[in-house]
Amino acid sequence: MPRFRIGTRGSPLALTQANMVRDALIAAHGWDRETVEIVTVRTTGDRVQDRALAEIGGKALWTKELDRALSENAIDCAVHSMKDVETLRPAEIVIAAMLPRADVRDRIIGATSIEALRAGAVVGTSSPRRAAQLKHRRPDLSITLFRGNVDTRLAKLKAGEADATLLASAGLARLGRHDVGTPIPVESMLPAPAQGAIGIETREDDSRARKWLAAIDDPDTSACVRCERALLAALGADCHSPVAALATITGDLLTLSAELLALDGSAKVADRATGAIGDPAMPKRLASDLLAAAPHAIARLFTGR
Ligand SMILES: NCc1[nH]cc(CCC(=O)O)c1CC(=O)O
Repeated sequence: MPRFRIGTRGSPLALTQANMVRDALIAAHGWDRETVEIVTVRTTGDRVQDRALAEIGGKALWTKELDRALSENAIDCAVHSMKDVETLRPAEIVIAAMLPRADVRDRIIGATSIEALRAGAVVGTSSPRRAAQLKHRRPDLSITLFRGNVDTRLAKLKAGEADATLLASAGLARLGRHDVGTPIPVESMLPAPAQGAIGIETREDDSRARKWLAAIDDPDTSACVRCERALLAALGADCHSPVAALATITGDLLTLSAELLALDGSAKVADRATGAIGDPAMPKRLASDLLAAAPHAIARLFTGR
């Protein structure tokens, strides 16, 4: 019986996700519960709570410390919300598996829909994508910065710091908050790339861990999320960019829908493309089509790769 160490951040959501991975491994391999250990690692993103993440300089906020723990062999795998994982990863680390994707939608809390918000309402969010999408639909709204974990944000809303907030359905559901807010259809608000997906990374050279993790991989989730991340990479965007994207599979085909926004919501370009599952050219093509169609206020946010 192996001893397998799962590295995770210490937030309630992260710990829940790590436990989902533990349960999936135990079920897939018939391991005893005690053989899988959960190791908590504190990240920069956990420490810095008072500024917008984009302001701190963005990348690797949630992954750096877990990457180090992996390379020092202090853990055997690391569990992430794929939405928070930058597209450029160290060569010695691989995404070995993704669990079946949860509900990809955002939920609105404090109103029953974006339209139902009163004129001039204040919405709390720290997501440039959500802020831009809201302002695009409702230029009368004002945005206030909401950071912290799910419970902190709900407490801020309750304290009257905003009229409404938006949170990912997946995170709320994993925390047992199925009853909070109303889902927004993806046709009204396209989610963040990789939203709702839990990924597990391991060392590239750890063939044993890779094999164990491959057994809990959901191939459709992996294909869709890899395609959404390929679009981000091709745009030169990261999880702080005002980009939404969602891939879906029908039969043998994968359709990728995406939109880029100006930060203030004053402009938006949207497009979609269809290709074979795993076709690396399709998301690149969609990225260049989007950039070609984008007005300056949008194009200047992206470097394109
Ligand atoms: N950036 C924070 C973050 N990262 C992943 C989730 C939710 C879970 C998921 O999308 O898989 C959240 C919270 C939120 O956006 O409401």
